[in-house]
Amino acid sequence: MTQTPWLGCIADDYTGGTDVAAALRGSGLSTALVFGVPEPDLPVPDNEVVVVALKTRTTPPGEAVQQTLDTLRWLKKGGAQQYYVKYCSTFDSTPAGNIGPVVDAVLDELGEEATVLCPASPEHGRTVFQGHLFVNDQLLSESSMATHPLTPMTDSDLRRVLAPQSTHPVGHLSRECLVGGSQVAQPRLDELRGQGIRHIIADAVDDTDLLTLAAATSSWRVTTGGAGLARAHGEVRAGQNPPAVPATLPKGAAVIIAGSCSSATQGQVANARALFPSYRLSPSNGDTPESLWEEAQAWLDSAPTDVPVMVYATASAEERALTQHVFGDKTGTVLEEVLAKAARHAVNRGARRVVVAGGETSGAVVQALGVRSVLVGQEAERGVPWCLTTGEEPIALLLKSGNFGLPDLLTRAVTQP
Ligand SMILES: Nc1ncnc2c1ncn2[C@@H]1O[C@H](COP(=O)(O)OP(=O)(O)O)[C@@H](O)[C@H]1O
Ligand SMILES: O=C(O)[C@@H](O)C(=O)COP(=O)(O)O
Repeated sequence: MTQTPWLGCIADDYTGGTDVAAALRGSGLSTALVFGVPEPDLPVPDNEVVVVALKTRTTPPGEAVQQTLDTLRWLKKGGAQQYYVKYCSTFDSTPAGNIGPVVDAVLDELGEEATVLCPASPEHGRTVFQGHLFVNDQLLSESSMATHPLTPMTDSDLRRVLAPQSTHPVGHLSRECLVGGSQVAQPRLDELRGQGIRHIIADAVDDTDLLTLAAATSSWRVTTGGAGLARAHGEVRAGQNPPAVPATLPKGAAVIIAGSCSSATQGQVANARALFPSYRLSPSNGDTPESLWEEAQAWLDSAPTDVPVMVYATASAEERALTQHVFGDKTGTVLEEVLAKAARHAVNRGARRVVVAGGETSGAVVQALGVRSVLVGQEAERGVPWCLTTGEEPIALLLKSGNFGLPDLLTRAVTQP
Protein backbone atom coordinates (compact mmCIF):
# COMPACT_ATOMS: atom_id res chain seq x y z
CA MET A 1 0.00 0.00 0.00
CA THR A 2 1.47 3.38 -0.92
CA GLN A 3 1.38 6.18 1.57
CA THR A 4 2.39 9.81 1.70
CA PRO A 5 4.75 10.75 4.54
CA TRP A 6 3.27 12.03 7.76
CA LEU A 7 6.56 13.83 8.50
CA GLY A 8 9.14 15.42 6.25
CA CYS A 9 12.35 16.13 8.12
CA ILE A 10 15.18 18.34 6.88
CA ALA A 11 18.50 17.95 8.69
CA ASP A 12 21.31 20.49 8.32
CA ASP A 13 24.08 17.93 8.22
CA TYR A 14 24.59 14.27 7.38
CA THR A 15 25.30 12.91 10.85
CA GLY A 16 22.30 14.87 12.10
CA GLY A 17 20.28 13.15 9.37
CA THR A 18 21.37 9.69 10.47
CA ASP A 19 20.79 10.58 14.14
CA VAL A 20 17.24 11.82 13.57
CA ALA A 21 16.42 8.97 11.17
CA ALA A 22 17.50 6.43 13.81
CA ALA A 23 15.40 8.23 16.44
CA LEU A 24 12.24 8.31 14.32
CA ARG A 25 12.75 4.75 13.21
CA GLY A 26 13.32 3.77 16.85
CA SER A 27 9.94 5.25 17.71
CA GLY A 28 8.35 2.70 15.41
CA LEU A 29 7.92 4.67 12.18
CA SER A 30 9.07 3.51 8.77
CA THR A 31 11.78 6.01 7.85
CA ALA A 32 13.65 6.75 4.62
CA LEU A 33 16.94 8.67 4.54
CA VAL A 34 18.02 10.67 1.49
CA PHE A 35 21.27 12.65 1.17
CA GLY A 36 21.42 16.03 -0.58
CA VAL A 37 18.69 18.09 -2.26
CA PRO A 38 16.53 15.56 -4.13
CA GLU A 39 16.05 15.94 -7.88
CA PRO A 40 12.56 17.45 -8.32
CA ASP A 41 11.29 14.40 -10.23
CA LEU A 42 12.63 11.84 -7.72
CA PRO A 43 9.62 10.08 -6.20
CA VAL A 44 9.23 10.74 -2.47
CA PRO A 45 9.84 7.37 -0.74
CA ASP A 46 6.80 5.46 0.41
CA ASN A 47 7.43 5.82 4.17
CA GLU A 48 5.80 7.39 7.21
CA VAL A 49 8.86 9.62 7.64
CA VAL A 50 11.25 10.93 5.01
CA VAL A 51 14.48 12.49 6.28
CA VAL A 52 16.59 14.55 3.89
CA ALA A 53 20.10 15.28 5.14
CA LEU A 54 21.64 18.45 3.71
CA LYS A 55 25.08 19.97 4.17
CA THR A 56 23.84 23.44 5.07
CA ARG A 57 25.05 24.02 8.61
CA THR A 58 27.98 26.19 7.60
CA THR A 59 27.18 27.29 4.05
CA PRO A 60 26.33 30.96 3.40
CA PRO A 61 22.76 31.50 4.73
CA GLY A 62 21.27 32.18 1.27
CA GLU A 63 22.52 28.83 0.03
CA ALA A 64 21.21 27.02 3.12
CA VAL A 65 17.79 28.64 2.63
CA GLN A 66 17.66 27.77 -1.06
CA GLN A 67 18.59 24.11 -0.51
CA THR A 68 16.11 23.85 2.35
CA LEU A 69 13.28 25.36 0.29
CA ASP A 70 14.00 23.10 -2.69
CA THR A 71 13.84 20.12 -0.33
CA LEU A 72 10.72 21.40 1.40
CA ARG A 73 8.94 21.82 -1.94
CA TRP A 74 9.88 18.28 -2.91
CA LEU A 75 8.52 16.91 0.39
CA LYS A 76 5.38 19.04 0.03
CA LYS A 77 4.79 17.77 -3.49
CA GLY A 78 5.15 14.24 -2.11
CA GLY A 79 2.31 14.94 0.31
CA ALA A 80 4.16 15.46 3.63
CA GLN A 81 1.74 16.72 6.24
CA GLN A 82 4.09 18.06 8.90
CA TYR A 83 7.71 19.16 8.93
CA TYR A 84 10.64 18.96 11.28
CA VAL A 85 13.77 21.09 10.95
CA LYS A 86 16.66 19.20 12.57
CA TYR A 87 19.78 21.04 13.72
CA CYS A 88 22.50 20.10 16.14
CA SER A 89 21.80 19.31 19.79
CA THR A 90 24.50 21.88 20.51
CA PHE A 91 22.67 24.49 18.37
CA ASP A 92 25.70 24.83 16.06
CA SER A 93 25.38 28.12 14.21
CA THR A 94 26.99 31.53 13.73
CA PRO A 95 25.48 35.02 14.18
CA ALA A 96 24.60 34.88 10.45
CA GLY A 97 22.77 31.57 10.75
CA ASN A 98 21.86 29.12 9.62
CA ILE A 99 19.21 28.09 12.13
CA GLY A 100 17.30 31.40 12.12
CA PRO A 101 17.26 32.01 8.35
CA VAL A 102 16.32 28.39 7.59
CA VAL A 103 13.51 28.22 10.15
CA ASP A 104 12.15 31.59 8.99
CA ALA A 105 12.22 30.46 5.36
CA VAL A 106 10.35 27.22 6.19
CA LEU A 107 7.68 29.09 8.18
CA ASP A 108 7.25 31.70 5.43
CA GLU A 109 6.99 29.08 2.71
CA LEU A 110 4.28 27.21 4.60
CA GLY A 111 2.49 30.36 5.76
CA GLU A 112 3.01 29.45 9.42
CA GLU A 113 3.39 32.03 12.17
CA ALA A 114 5.45 30.32 14.82
CA THR A 115 7.44 27.30 15.88
CA VAL A 116 9.28 25.83 18.84
CA LEU A 117 13.04 25.36 18.96
CA CYS A 118 14.36 22.68 21.28
CA PRO A 119 17.78 21.12 20.67
CA ALA A 120 17.65 19.07 23.91
CA SER A 121 18.83 15.49 23.55
CA PRO A 122 18.92 14.27 27.16
CA GLU A 123 20.28 10.83 26.22
CA HIS A 124 23.40 12.64 24.97
CA GLY A 125 23.55 14.99 27.92
CA ARG A 126 22.11 18.00 26.06
CA THR A 127 19.45 19.76 28.11
CA VAL A 128 17.82 23.19 27.97
CA PHE A 129 16.90 24.98 31.19
CA GLN A 130 15.89 28.63 31.63
CA GLY A 131 16.66 29.06 27.94
CA HIS A 132 20.27 27.94 28.44
CA LEU A 133 21.82 24.90 26.77
CA PHE A 134 23.90 22.48 28.82
CA VAL A 135 26.27 19.74 27.67
CA ASN A 136 26.22 17.32 30.60
CA ASP A 137 26.97 19.49 33.63
CA GLN A 138 28.59 22.32 31.67
CA LEU A 139 27.05 25.34 30.04
CA LEU A 140 27.40 25.10 26.25
CA SER A 141 29.85 28.03 26.29
CA GLU A 142 32.08 26.20 28.78
CA SER A 143 32.02 22.91 26.88
CA SER A 144 34.41 21.91 24.11
CA MET A 145 31.91 23.46 21.65
CA ALA A 146 33.36 26.88 22.57
CA THR A 147 36.39 26.10 20.39
CA HIS A 148 34.64 24.28 17.54
CA PRO A 149 36.59 25.03 14.32
CA LEU A 150 33.52 26.09 12.30
CA THR A 151 30.77 27.04 14.76
CA PRO A 152 32.30 28.05 18.09
CA MET A 153 29.45 28.29 20.60
CA THR A 154 30.42 30.95 23.10
CA ASP A 155 26.97 31.85 24.48
CA SER A 156 24.69 29.34 26.20
CA ASP A 157 21.55 31.50 26.20
CA LEU A 158 19.71 30.24 23.12
CA ARG A 159 17.48 33.32 23.02
CA ARG A 160 20.59 35.48 22.66
CA VAL A 161 22.13 33.08 20.14
CA LEU A 162 19.05 33.09 17.93
CA ALA A 163 18.12 36.80 18.16
CA PRO A 164 20.76 38.06 15.66
CA GLN A 165 19.79 35.27 13.24
CA SER A 166 16.20 36.49 12.71
CA THR A 167 14.30 39.74 12.52
CA HIS A 168 11.36 38.11 14.33
CA PRO A 169 10.73 38.01 18.09
CA VAL A 170 12.23 35.22 20.15
CA GLY A 171 10.49 33.93 23.30
CA HIS A 172 10.79 31.17 25.87
CA LEU A 173 8.69 28.27 27.15
CA SER A 174 9.90 27.44 30.63
CA ARG A 175 10.24 23.98 32.12
CA GLU A 176 7.69 24.98 34.72
CA CYS A 177 5.03 24.91 32.01
CA LEU A 178 6.17 21.50 30.78
CA VAL A 179 6.09 19.99 34.25
CA GLY A 180 2.43 20.97 34.36
CA GLY A 181 1.77 18.70 31.37
CA SER A 182 0.49 19.61 27.93
CA GLN A 183 -2.69 21.10 29.45
CA VAL A 184 -0.44 23.84 30.91
CA ALA A 185 2.12 23.98 28.09
CA GLN A 186 -0.41 24.26 25.28
CA PRO A 187 -2.23 27.41 26.48
CA ARG A 188 1.12 29.02 27.30
CA LEU A 189 2.32 28.28 23.77
CA ASP A 190 -0.90 29.79 22.39
CA GLU A 191 -0.34 32.84 24.57
CA LEU A 192 3.21 33.29 23.25
CA ARG A 193 1.99 32.91 19.68
CA GLY A 194 -0.76 35.44 20.42
CA GLN A 195 1.92 37.90 21.53
CA GLY A 196 3.54 37.59 18.11
CA ILE A 197 6.48 35.47 19.29
CA ARG A 198 7.66 33.52 16.29
CA HIS A 199 10.57 31.54 17.72
CA ILE A 200 9.78 29.84 21.02
CA ILE A 201 12.89 28.40 22.65
CA ALA A 202 11.61 25.51 24.76
CA ASP A 203 13.27 24.11 27.86
CA ALA A 204 13.52 20.31 28.22
CA VAL A 205 15.70 18.49 30.71
CA ASP A 206 14.43 14.94 30.26
CA ASP A 207 12.48 12.73 27.92
CA THR A 208 9.22 13.43 29.78
CA ASP A 209 9.59 17.15 29.02
CA LEU A 210 10.16 16.31 25.36
CA LEU A 211 7.08 14.09 25.28
CA THR A 212 5.00 16.87 26.82
CA LEU A 213 6.35 19.38 24.31
CA ALA A 214 5.69 16.99 21.43
CA ALA A 215 2.14 16.37 22.64
CA ALA A 216 1.50 20.12 23.04
CA THR A 217 2.73 20.80 19.49
CA SER A 218 1.50 17.63 17.80
CA SER A 219 -0.79 19.58 15.48
CA TRP A 220 1.79 22.25 14.59
CA ARG A 221 2.83 22.12 10.98
CA VAL A 222 6.47 22.96 11.75
CA THR A 223 8.55 22.08 14.78
CA THR A 224 12.32 22.16 15.12
CA GLY A 225 15.07 20.77 17.28
CA GLY A 226 17.45 17.89 17.83
CA ALA A 227 16.79 14.18 17.50
CA GLY A 228 15.26 14.13 21.01
CA LEU A 229 12.12 16.13 20.16
CA ALA A 230 11.79 14.27 16.85
CA ARG A 231 11.79 10.93 18.70
CA ALA A 232 9.16 12.30 21.10
CA HIS A 233 6.96 13.33 18.16
CA GLY A 234 7.36 9.79 16.81
CA GLU A 235 6.34 8.34 20.15
CA VAL A 236 3.29 10.59 20.38
CA ARG A 237 2.40 9.48 16.87
CA ALA A 238 2.87 5.85 17.99
CA GLY A 239 4.23 4.18 14.90
CA GLN A 240 4.04 0.44 15.00
CA ASN A 241 5.47 -1.02 11.85
CA PRO A 242 9.08 -0.24 11.16
CA PRO A 243 10.44 -2.64 8.54
CA ALA A 244 13.16 -5.02 9.79
CA VAL A 245 16.60 -3.46 9.73
CA PRO A 246 19.41 -5.14 7.80
CA ALA A 247 21.35 -7.01 10.50
CA THR A 248 24.59 -7.94 8.72
CA LEU A 249 27.29 -5.70 7.36
CA PRO A 250 28.95 -6.29 3.99
CA LYS A 251 32.31 -8.08 4.14
CA GLY A 252 35.44 -6.21 3.07
CA ALA A 253 38.18 -3.88 4.19
CA ALA A 254 37.45 -1.02 6.57
CA VAL A 255 38.63 2.56 6.71
CA ILE A 256 38.19 5.26 9.35
CA ILE A 257 38.05 8.87 8.16
CA ALA A 258 38.13 11.41 10.99
CA GLY A 259 37.74 15.16 10.48
CA SER A 260 35.99 16.06 13.71
CA CYS A 261 38.06 17.87 16.33
CA SER A 262 35.44 17.38 19.05
CA SER A 263 36.62 15.99 22.36
CA ALA A 264 34.84 12.62 21.97
CA THR A 265 36.46 12.14 18.55
CA GLN A 266 39.90 13.05 19.87
CA GLY A 267 39.63 10.17 22.35
CA GLN A 268 38.26 7.78 19.73
CA VAL A 269 41.03 8.66 17.28
CA ALA A 270 43.68 8.08 19.96
CA ASN A 271 42.11 4.70 20.67
CA ALA A 272 42.08 3.67 17.00
CA ARG A 273 45.59 5.06 16.36
CA ALA A 274 47.01 2.72 18.98
CA LEU A 275 45.61 -0.28 17.11
CA PHE A 276 45.64 0.40 13.36
CA PRO A 277 47.94 1.93 10.75
CA SER A 278 47.02 5.60 10.53
CA TYR A 279 47.90 8.74 8.61
CA ARG A 280 47.41 12.28 9.76
CA LEU A 281 46.80 15.24 7.49
CA SER A 282 48.90 17.97 8.96
CA PRO A 283 49.29 21.01 6.70
CA SER A 284 52.70 22.63 6.79
CA ASN A 285 54.20 25.66 5.04
CA GLY A 286 54.40 25.19 1.27
CA ASP A 287 51.61 22.59 1.21
CA THR A 288 48.80 22.95 -1.32
CA PRO A 289 45.52 21.01 -1.28
CA GLU A 290 46.99 18.92 -4.12
CA SER A 291 50.23 18.09 -2.31
CA LEU A 292 48.29 17.20 0.83
CA TRP A 293 46.17 14.79 -1.18
CA GLU A 294 49.10 13.29 -3.10
CA GLU A 295 50.86 12.44 0.16
CA ALA A 296 47.72 10.90 1.62
CA GLN A 297 47.12 8.91 -1.54
CA ALA A 298 50.68 7.58 -1.54
CA TRP A 299 50.22 6.48 2.08
CA LEU A 300 46.93 4.72 1.30
CA ASP A 301 48.52 2.97 -1.69
CA SER A 302 51.18 1.50 0.54
CA ALA A 303 48.84 0.69 3.45
CA PRO A 304 47.75 -2.90 4.14
CA THR A 305 44.23 -3.81 3.00
CA ASP A 306 43.71 -6.72 5.40
CA VAL A 307 43.50 -4.55 8.53
CA PRO A 308 41.48 -1.40 9.17
CA VAL A 309 43.32 1.84 8.43
CA MET A 310 42.65 5.42 9.45
CA VAL A 311 43.16 8.79 7.76
CA TYR A 312 42.47 11.73 10.03
CA ALA A 313 42.83 15.47 10.51
CA THR A 314 41.54 15.52 14.08
CA ALA A 315 43.58 17.93 16.18
CA SER A 316 43.33 19.77 19.46
CA ALA A 317 42.63 23.53 19.51
CA GLU A 318 46.34 24.20 20.24
CA GLU A 319 47.50 22.00 17.34
CA ARG A 320 45.01 23.67 15.00
CA ALA A 321 46.31 27.11 15.95
CA LEU A 322 49.79 26.04 14.79
CA THR A 323 48.69 24.89 11.31
CA GLN A 324 45.68 27.06 10.53
CA HIS A 325 47.79 29.74 8.79
CA VAL A 326 48.60 27.38 5.89
CA PHE A 327 45.10 27.44 4.39
CA GLY A 328 43.56 30.18 6.57
CA ASP A 329 39.74 30.29 6.43
CA LYS A 330 39.75 27.47 3.91
CA THR A 331 41.40 24.97 6.26
CA GLY A 332 38.18 23.13 7.13
CA THR A 333 37.07 22.80 3.52
CA VAL A 334 40.50 21.76 2.27
CA LEU A 335 40.77 19.06 4.90
CA GLU A 336 37.22 17.86 4.22
CA GLU A 337 38.02 17.56 0.52
CA VAL A 338 41.21 15.60 1.10
CA LEU A 339 39.48 13.31 3.60
CA ALA A 340 36.64 12.73 1.12
CA LYS A 341 39.13 11.83 -1.60
CA ALA A 342 40.82 9.43 0.80
CA ALA A 343 37.48 7.72 1.48
CA ARG A 344 36.78 7.38 -2.23
CA HIS A 345 40.26 6.04 -2.87
CA ALA A 346 39.89 3.49 -0.09
CA VAL A 347 36.57 2.32 -1.55
CA ASN A 348 38.15 2.05 -5.00
CA ARG A 349 40.81 -0.13 -3.40
CA GLY A 350 38.15 -2.43 -1.93
CA ALA A 351 36.96 -0.90 1.36
CA ARG A 352 33.35 -1.87 2.08
CA ARG A 353 33.07 -0.33 5.52
CA VAL A 354 33.60 3.40 5.86
CA VAL A 355 33.47 4.90 9.32
CA VAL A 356 33.48 8.70 9.39
CA ALA A 357 33.80 11.04 12.38
CA GLY A 358 32.34 14.52 11.98
CA GLY A 359 29.20 15.99 10.45
CA GLU A 360 30.78 18.22 7.79
CA THR A 361 33.33 15.52 7.11
CA SER A 362 30.55 12.95 6.65
CA GLY A 363 28.82 15.27 4.19
CA ALA A 364 31.98 15.59 2.13
CA VAL A 365 32.60 11.82 2.19
CA VAL A 366 29.04 10.83 1.25
CA GLN A 367 29.04 13.35 -1.59
CA ALA A 368 32.40 12.07 -2.86
CA LEU A 369 31.09 8.50 -2.79
CA GLY A 370 28.00 9.61 -4.74
CA VAL A 371 25.62 8.03 -2.21
CA ARG A 372 22.09 9.49 -2.50
CA SER A 373 20.05 7.26 -0.21
CA VAL A 374 20.63 4.47 2.29
CA LEU A 375 18.85 1.89 4.41
CA VAL A 376 19.06 2.82 8.08
CA GLY A 377 20.34 -0.20 10.02
CA GLN A 378 21.21 -1.07 13.60
CA GLU A 379 22.70 1.61 15.81
CA ALA A 380 26.38 1.04 16.65
CA GLU A 381 25.63 3.41 19.48
CA ARG A 382 22.64 5.59 20.31
CA GLY A 383 22.23 8.13 17.49
CA VAL A 384 24.85 6.46 15.28
CA PRO A 385 23.16 3.94 12.98
CA TRP A 386 24.83 1.90 10.27
CA CYS A 387 23.72 3.15 6.86
CA LEU A 388 23.74 0.64 4.04
CA THR A 389 23.95 1.55 0.41
CA THR A 390 21.96 -0.60 -1.96
CA GLY A 391 23.12 -2.05 -5.27
CA GLU A 392 25.55 -4.72 -6.33
CA GLU A 393 28.39 -3.86 -3.98
CA PRO A 394 26.82 -2.43 -0.85
CA ILE A 395 28.92 -0.31 1.45
CA ALA A 396 28.27 0.11 5.17
CA LEU A 397 28.69 3.70 6.29
CA LEU A 398 28.87 4.80 9.88
CA LEU A 399 28.53 8.57 10.06
CA LYS A 400 29.40 9.61 13.57
CA SER A 401 28.58 12.96 15.00
CA GLY A 402 31.75 14.54 16.37
CA ASN A 403 30.73 14.47 19.98
CA PHE A 404 28.91 11.14 20.08
CA GLY A 405 30.16 7.76 21.19
CA LEU A 406 32.31 5.95 23.72
CA PRO A 407 36.11 6.08 23.33
CA ASP A 408 36.22 2.73 21.49
CA LEU A 409 33.39 3.45 19.02
CA LEU A 410 35.58 3.81 15.92
CA THR A 411 37.59 0.74 16.85
CA ARG A 412 34.47 -1.35 17.49
CA ALA A 413 32.90 -0.18 14.25
CA VAL A 414 35.77 -1.41 12.10
CA THR A 415 36.25 -4.69 13.95
CA GLN A 416 32.70 -5.88 14.65
CA PRO A 417 31.78 -8.85 12.43
N1 LIG B 1 43.63 20.20 12.04
C1 LIG B 1 42.58 20.94 11.70
N2 LIG B 1 42.64 22.28 11.61
C2 LIG B 1 41.55 23.00 11.25
N3 LIG B 1 40.37 22.48 10.93
C3 LIG B 1 40.26 21.15 11.00
C4 LIG B 1 41.35 20.32 11.39
N4 LIG B 1 40.95 19.03 11.36
C5 LIG B 1 39.68 19.05 10.96
N5 LIG B 1 39.25 20.30 10.73
C6 LIG B 1 37.93 20.74 10.24
O1 LIG B 1 37.04 20.84 11.34
C7 LIG B 1 35.73 20.64 10.86
C8 LIG B 1 35.06 19.63 11.81
O2 LIG B 1 33.68 19.63 11.54
P1 LIG B 1 32.84 18.31 11.51
O3 LIG B 1 33.38 17.33 10.53
O4 LIG B 1 31.43 18.74 11.34
O5 LIG B 1 33.04 17.71 12.97
P2 LIG B 1 32.04 17.80 14.21
O6 LIG B 1 31.02 16.74 13.99
O7 LIG B 1 32.89 17.56 15.40
O8 LIG B 1 31.39 19.16 14.19
C9 LIG B 1 35.83 20.11 9.44
O9 LIG B 1 35.57 21.16 8.52
C10 LIG B 1 37.30 19.69 9.36
O10 LIG B 1 37.83 19.72 8.04
O1 LIG C 1 22.13 16.66 17.25
C1 LIG C 1 23.27 16.19 17.26
O2 LIG C 1 24.09 16.38 18.17
C2 LIG C 1 23.72 15.44 16.02
O3 LIG C 1 22.65 14.85 15.38
C3 LIG C 1 24.37 16.36 15.05
O4 LIG C 1 23.75 17.19 14.44
C4 LIG C 1 25.76 16.16 14.90
O5 LIG C 1 26.50 17.19 14.28
P1 LIG C 1 28.09 17.05 14.28
O6 LIG C 1 28.55 17.07 15.72
O7 LIG C 1 28.62 18.21 13.51
O8 LIG C 1 28.43 15.75 13.64
